[in-house]
This record gives sequence, C-alpha cells and structure tokens, in this order.
Amino acid sequence: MSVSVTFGEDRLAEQAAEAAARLVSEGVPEALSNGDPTLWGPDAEPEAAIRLGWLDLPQSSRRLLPQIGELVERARERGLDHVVLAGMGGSSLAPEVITTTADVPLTVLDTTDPGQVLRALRDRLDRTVLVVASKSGGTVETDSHRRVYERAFREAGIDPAERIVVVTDPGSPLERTAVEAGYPVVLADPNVGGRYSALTAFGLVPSALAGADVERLLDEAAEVRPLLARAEGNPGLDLGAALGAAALAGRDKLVIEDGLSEINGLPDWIEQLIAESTGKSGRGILPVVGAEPGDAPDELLAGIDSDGVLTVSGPLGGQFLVWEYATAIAGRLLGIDPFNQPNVAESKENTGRLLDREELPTGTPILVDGPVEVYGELPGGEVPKDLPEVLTRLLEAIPEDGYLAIMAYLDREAAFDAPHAEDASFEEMTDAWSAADPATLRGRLAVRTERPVTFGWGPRFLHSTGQYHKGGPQNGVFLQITGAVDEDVEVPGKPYTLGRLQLAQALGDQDALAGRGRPAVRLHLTDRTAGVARLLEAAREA
Ligand SMILES: O=P(O)(O)OC[C@H]1O[C@H](O)[C@H](O)[C@@H](O)[C@@H]1O
Repeated sequence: MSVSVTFGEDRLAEQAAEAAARLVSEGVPEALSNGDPTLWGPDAEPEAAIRLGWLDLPQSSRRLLPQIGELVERARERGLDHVVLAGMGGSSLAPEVITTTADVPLTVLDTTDPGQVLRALRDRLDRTVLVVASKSGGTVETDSHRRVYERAFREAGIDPAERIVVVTDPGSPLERTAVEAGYPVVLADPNVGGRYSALTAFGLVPSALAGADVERLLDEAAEVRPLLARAEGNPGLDLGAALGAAALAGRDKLVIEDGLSEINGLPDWIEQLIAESTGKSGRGILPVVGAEPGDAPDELLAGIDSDGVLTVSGPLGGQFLVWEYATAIAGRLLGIDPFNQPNVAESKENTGRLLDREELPTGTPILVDGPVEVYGELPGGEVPKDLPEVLTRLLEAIPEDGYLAIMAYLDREAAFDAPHAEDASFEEMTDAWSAADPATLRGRLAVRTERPVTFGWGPRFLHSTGQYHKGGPQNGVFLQITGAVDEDVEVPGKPYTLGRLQLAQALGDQDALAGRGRPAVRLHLTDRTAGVARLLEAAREA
C-alpha cells in the first residue's frame, strides 16, 4: 500500500494543481528526486548539498539492519526490556511515533524536568537500556541525560558500557565520548538533518530495541520512493504544492488530525518538520496539533488517514518520506531554506549565558494569585488584578492573523498521578487526568478565541515550534508555565541541576521572544498540583 493525497475542497485542489503544474514545468519533482541542491536558491545551496540524503534512506539505511539486529539480540540476552531514549527534536520524535504505532513501549526523555527524569530513572533501572541520540553530540538536554544515567548505573553497581548505546553523526564529540567509554555506537548518515532523520539510525535504533519492525518501515518508504520523481501521481508533490500554495494564499495555520488513523502520534513529528523547516525569514506554516479545527479563514485542516480538507493516507514509512519531500517542495514555493533552523540557537545561547550567572534573573512577579506567580508585562502595561484577567488580556492581544502559544516547562507525565477512586471507570480516570493536566489549558482557552491556540512541552518544543515562534511571522502571543522543583537532579560534571537548566531554558526563550516585542508572560506554579488546578479554573472565569 502506498501513500495517497486527496483534497476535500475544490479551491485547494485547484491551487495545488496550479502550483504543481508550475513546479513540473520547472522540472522540480525530478530534480528533487535526484537530489539537486540548487532548488532553494544560492544561499541555501551549501546546506542543501549536505541535507538531501533522506531521499536515499529507504535503501541506504538497510546497511544498518545487521548492526541493529546485534544490538537487539544483545539487549534481549541481558534481559534489558526497558528502553529509554534520550534525544531532542528530530532525535526522538520519529521513534516516539514508530513505537506508539507498533504498540511497543519506549520511554522518551526529551525534557529537563527533574520529576520526569526521576520517574524514568526509578523505573526498572536494572532492566534499562539507554539510547543516547544526538546528531550534533552537543545538545545540552541529551548530554545531561547521559551524565545522569551514567551516575545512576554506577551507583547501582551496573557498568554503563553494558547499558548505553549511542547514535550520533561521525566525528561528533559524542562519538568520541562513546568510544572512550566503550559504548556501542551506531553512526547515522551525516547528509540528513535532524528533522528529516526518521529513517536513519535515529529513527531505527531505539524503535528496533523497543521491538518495532523497522525493516517494514523501510519497505513502506521504498514503495513510495519511485513516485517522487513523477509529474503525475506524486503524493509528495501534491502535498507540498497544496501546503505551499495554501500558505501563499494566506492559509498558513495547519491543523493536523489523526483521530481515525492506526498511525499514532504522527502530527507531533510533522509539527517539528514543518515548523522548523518553514518558520523563518518572517514566513512559514504554523502546525496546530491536538486541537479541534476552527473556523478561522487562515486554517487548513490536514487529516492523517482521516477526512480533512487535505487527507494523507498510507503507512508510516511512506508518510515520513512524503511529508519530508512535501516540506522541501513547500519550502521552495515559500522561498525559504527548508534545511536550516537559524533561530533555534538564540534561545540556547541565552540559556548558556544565564547559566553562567550565580542567580537566575527571574525578576519580581507583577501578581501573585494563590499558587500562581505572574512574571513579565501584559500588553497595555497595566497591572492585572487576578489570573483570569491575565488570561483574558493575553487572548485579547492575539492579532487578527496571529496565535497564542502555551509552553509548559513541566512534567508531562505528572497528570497520571492524579488521585482517583479505586473502582474508577476508565472515563472517570481520564477525567481525573485531564483535570490535572496543564495541556487541558489549550482547549479551555481555544474555545474563547477564534484564533489558533498551540500547546508545547518545554524544552521539547524549543526544537520544533520554537523556531517558528522566533523566525516565523511575528504575530504570536506567548504564555510560559514553569513550576517549583521539589526534588532536583544534579548533572554530574556540570555546575547546574536539571531544575536550574529547565528554568534557564524558559527564561532564555522568554528573552528571545520579548526581545522581538511580542507579549510573553510567565506563570510560575509555586505548588504544581494546586497551580494547575488554579490555572484551569482561571481559564474558565472570564
Ligand atoms: O540531534 P541533536 O544534534 O541533539 O539535535 C536535536 C535537535 O536540536 C535542534 O533543536 C535542531 O534544531 C533540531 O532539528 C534537532 O533535531
């Protein structure tokens, strides 16, 4: 079964056909299929020349299968059935989708929240294999996870070399560290960028360790691959032309739904691919995930195997390749370089600078509403009287073509600790979870505005929509949530704890956003459970 793209609306079908015809007359589909790096203009060419390897992966990644097979075998022999993946952005989003779709368990660490990291550390350490995945080998979150796990293994009398597997690019500092420490290393294809790396070692190694059939993924992608050179019947061209043409016509908010699909969680992966690839030079497409489609004229609804204005159907391996190709096509139509991420570094640098200081400059709250402190400046300048007013004023500040982004630097598993009656039904349990989940805030605010509301966990989103927030159209309103840390985690060999790093990441990003003149408010929960409850209640009190 291959991938198909269908349109549920004549206007979009016409726009897409027109854009596709233009691209065909310029020879683009075939040139892209052949890996031509000149398609995005001279400035983008040097980067594109080393970023098109994803086109070959359905075949070239097969060379990894024997090595992956050995790693799987070795983990099995040692009884290691708890697979933990430390990796940010492109280095963990694909394995997350692959394993949830295959229904095999994988613990993903793409957080600096001390509570969430402790949760993973305290779960079956004696049976844990840790995959440390970083292309650059220099990502601070992933480096911290490696250090924390190395210490935990040693303290438990376990040799880290028996438990840690590294995936990285050849020549990275992580490769050196791994070789010195005696960790097995799987080298990834250096000619593929992070967000296009689903079918490289980054997608395959952790997924195979967790029990997914990765050869099948490559087969599914291989089936689509020949279509990508075609002028007709090319799902990548049809999708890319639709995304690009719609955005140029002003529909640049992409609501992605996967309700009916057997593929689980693909929208989060697409979110990173599209937001980081297109959100730059004041342009871009904003992915909106986990939301009900609204009526805003700038929204385009894409469904994975389910009815959208745009529907993309087919198996996961093929979907990866088609969305990647489509993103490259949309990038050409939008006139941006789909392979760089110029603004991601900004927040990282701010965070680095903040960590060098003795005290983090948190500032003074402009308001304290029970367990919630409010930092920053609200549009209009006046001091708000309570939390409901803060939320209302943020909603009112969203420009006509803009959006509200909620960014929660919290433990994304914590809601599952919400107490419920012993004999609670599944529905009652779900209600208890959602009443304790910061992500519930998205829906509560979304019903109060015509504009899109996005939700991201920090620092995970910094490697995804974070690029769009800073590099895309400057029409966002930003709401950060941070929380008090009860039990912190030291990062061995570093002068900071995870809790300090997490807060520095929030403050670093806030500086980057506020520096652009965008409204950016931080809510700090001095008691996390009570704080989430107050926040959800405040969102209702208009
Ligand atoms: O794999 P790493 O080098 O650790 O990078 C992880 C992530 O970092 C950055 O945020 C990039 O913008 C992402 O595209 C990348 O996936």
